[in-house]
Amino acid sequence: MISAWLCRRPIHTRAFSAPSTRCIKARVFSSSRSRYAQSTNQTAVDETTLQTRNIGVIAHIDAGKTTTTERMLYYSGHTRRIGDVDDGSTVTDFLPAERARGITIQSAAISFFWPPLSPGQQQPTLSNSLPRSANSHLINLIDTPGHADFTFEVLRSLRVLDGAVCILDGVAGVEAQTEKVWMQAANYSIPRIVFVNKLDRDGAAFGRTVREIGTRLGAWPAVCGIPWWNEKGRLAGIGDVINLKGLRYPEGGDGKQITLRSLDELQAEDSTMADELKAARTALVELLSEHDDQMVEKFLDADEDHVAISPQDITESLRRCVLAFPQTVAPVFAGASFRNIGVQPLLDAVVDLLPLPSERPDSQVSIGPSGIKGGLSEFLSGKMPLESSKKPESKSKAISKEKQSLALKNIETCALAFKVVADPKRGVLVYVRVYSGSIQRNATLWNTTLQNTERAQRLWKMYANEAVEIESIPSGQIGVIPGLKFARTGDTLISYTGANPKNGPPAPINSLQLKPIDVPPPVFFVSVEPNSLAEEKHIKESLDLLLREDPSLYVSVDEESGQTHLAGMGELHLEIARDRLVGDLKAKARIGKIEIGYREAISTASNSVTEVFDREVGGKSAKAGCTVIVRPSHEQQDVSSGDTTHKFSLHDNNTLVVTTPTLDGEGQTETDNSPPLPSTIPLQTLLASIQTGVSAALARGPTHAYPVHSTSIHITFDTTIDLFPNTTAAAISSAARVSVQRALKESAQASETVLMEPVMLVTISVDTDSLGSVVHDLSSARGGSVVSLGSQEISSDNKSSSFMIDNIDPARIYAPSDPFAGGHVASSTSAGSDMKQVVARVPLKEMVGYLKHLRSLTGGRGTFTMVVDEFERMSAQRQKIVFGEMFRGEDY
Ligand SMILES: Nc1nc2c(ncn2[C@@H]2O[C@H](COP(=O)(O)OP(=O)(O)OP(=O)(O)O)[C@@H](O)[C@H]2O)c(=O)[nH]1
Repeated sequence: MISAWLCRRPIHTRAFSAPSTRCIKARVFSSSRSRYAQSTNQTAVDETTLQTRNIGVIAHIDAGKTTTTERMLYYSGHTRRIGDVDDGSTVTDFLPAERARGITIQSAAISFFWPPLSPGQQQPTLSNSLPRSANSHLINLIDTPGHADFTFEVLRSLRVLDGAVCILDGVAGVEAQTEKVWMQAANYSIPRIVFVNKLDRDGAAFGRTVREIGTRLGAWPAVCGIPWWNEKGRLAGIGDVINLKGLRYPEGGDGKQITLRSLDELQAEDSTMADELKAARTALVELLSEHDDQMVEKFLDADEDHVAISPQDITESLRRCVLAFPQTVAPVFAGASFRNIGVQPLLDAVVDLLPLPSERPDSQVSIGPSGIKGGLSEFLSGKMPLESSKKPESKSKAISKEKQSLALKNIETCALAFKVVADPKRGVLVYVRVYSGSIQRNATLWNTTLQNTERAQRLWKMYANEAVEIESIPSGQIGVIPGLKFARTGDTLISYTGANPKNGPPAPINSLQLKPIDVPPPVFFVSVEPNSLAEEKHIKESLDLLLREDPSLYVSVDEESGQTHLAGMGELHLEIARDRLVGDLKAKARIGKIEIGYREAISTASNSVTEVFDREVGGKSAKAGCTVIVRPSHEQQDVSSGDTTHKFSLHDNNTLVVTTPTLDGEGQTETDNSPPLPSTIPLQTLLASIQTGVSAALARGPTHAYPVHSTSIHITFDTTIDLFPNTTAAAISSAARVSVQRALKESAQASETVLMEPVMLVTISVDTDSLGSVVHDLSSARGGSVVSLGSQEISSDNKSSSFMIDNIDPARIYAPSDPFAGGHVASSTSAGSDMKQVVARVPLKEMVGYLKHLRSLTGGRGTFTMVVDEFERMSAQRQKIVFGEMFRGEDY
């Protein structure tokens, strides 16, 4: 028996059985790998990024993400004992709510080295003949939540990842949420490695799961690790297909002591396993040859012997395929992290197969009021136009080419705040990913979303919940800025040489934004009421903090009732927010029951409504006016010629059109004799104030007090009649609010508003036996309509199937046979086979508490995910039923 991975070894050489002493010194970033730097899309590649992987762990809930992450931390030497999800001692699930529920809620960003650093030993010289995993790399890992309510957390993490490990439960196979996160990762073109976990459990079916990767995820499984079953059909180790070795893990061990078997040794000990390993190697080489010409050459050089190709050649070819075809080729590894089996080969694969930060496509950015889009590198190199090719917003604003390139040179850093966490001990922590340049300690950062400046007085690297002080966060790295007062999740931060802290960089650079994440509409809400007046301030601050952390939460204050509503994407989402608010942030508030967030839509256009707001604001008189018409969004609207229109898409399918005299960015009139805007209210400020006022008015519908949906608002701001000597931005905002409120009321008086309900697109995975009862329940009891009935019927002999995605023929997928399927030893359970997928549209109201019902219909095996499909107008009959139940307190 040898101690593997305690010390690095090139696994494909004899050195593995006589471990090399060439371990890694504390600092590993001095080596140069110029050939990778050549492919970079960033202006300057820090050496550090060459040995960094920013990866995430994605999966269906309970697949074992946190358990696997804990093993990664243990083997990397970051923890001395293995944390356990079930007794709440994990490093990554560190929020009390996470530990109490045993689930991951907030993505935890952790950094560690793989292979582990061994201080005092010589750093090996990098060589192209050794795998990358022979040298220590910094892994920035983000453990993401699996529950559908936290999809936004997953998206936010995906946004900053360069690669992902997708963990599958080897018993359940590919589950509904796995498909969802897999597709979301595909949308960001993120290369993925699959880890089939829980192979120690009864009913584990590696072969079936591998076939499902092809048929349900639409990727060719490149099987790199296969389970090594013992004579009782239990998982005893792993077959390493790349290195052609058997890895035997002693039962009950911590996974560090592994016995290695060469192919010959394996042949003598377990010929079935040896034959399977050769079959897997053959399949891997064939698959790679289909996508990589260099592999075809290697195959020919090896006299067409699949086994003779070197592990290094296989790894390099696999890497090329994963990077070039992230949607098509998915390396697959096997293990059981709870039993400490198979995690180190997975870590090697992260280093060997997933991309460097600089190997990722250029990050998408937008700039200027018209949102010109392009790549960050393109923008920084001056190749992206800074002004729309259409009519320029302002003739005076055109920047000369020279000025532009000078301005671009002054951009020192561009980073994304991808996560904000209010830590009870350390205060607010802002997690950032740097995309260009580097953030230095004490840097002045301009927030391009909030248009304000903050100083990064300290910088940290987080090792789960331990912080290490650092001097800078270079490009491609993830780090933490503690103590920022304003930055929110999703904000872009830039540092700019010579910028005035108050005004920031010059326009339009001051509006540069890394592509934001679309936030889905909230469908549940709770009321939040302070226990006493004295608590109001603290509650407001706490809600502000929650919103900084999680932009998928919404807070609105009902002006008439004075009640505050907190809205979110799911029941669990709001439960957790409530726990954070009351438990962690100690807000003394009464939180109402969770209710469905219906919407309200007008059915007829209002007349033109003109309001003049004329009141004291903050002790000073302020006056402004505007004219409004509201219409159902499908109705056309005319805009008078000669003026300029500014169009905005608002939440809930609402649109806003603002008509002004033709003004330049500074608020000067260009074409007619209308008075200009005062210098205190440039055009951007005018438009932002109107938008704020309109959004506040739309938060409460005129009849039922639900937010307004599918409505088009047209505001005319005429500087001749709406502007006064004492007009302020706040007065404009108030004028817009009251005029829209009045227009909505007038429309509702003329014709009743309609209630709209969220209708969900539900994807359910069930076994064939339960299919009939699930479909019947959906369509009769829940008023849903079935959109599709997909079959993932895979025969266990791998020969035939009725199902094909993206030209993946299941018969061509290599997958070893599973013990219960007759390959090794029969098992009593065969959970997971013959799963079907039902997609249906169902009103959210009918889906409340569905999981429990589904479990009872399917003997505990059914799973589902849902997303908002759309808000649908309710018939008068349905409206009556819903209100009736609400009145009797039966609504959720
Ligand atoms: N038998 C067995 N159980 C496992 C294995 N891996 C994880 N588990 C168990 O599965 C359950 C879920 O594991 P987690 O690691 O919390 O799963 P997760 O994917 O992080 O879950 P969420 O964070 O809630 O999405 C726990 O009870 C683990 O002990 C495994 O390899 N074998």
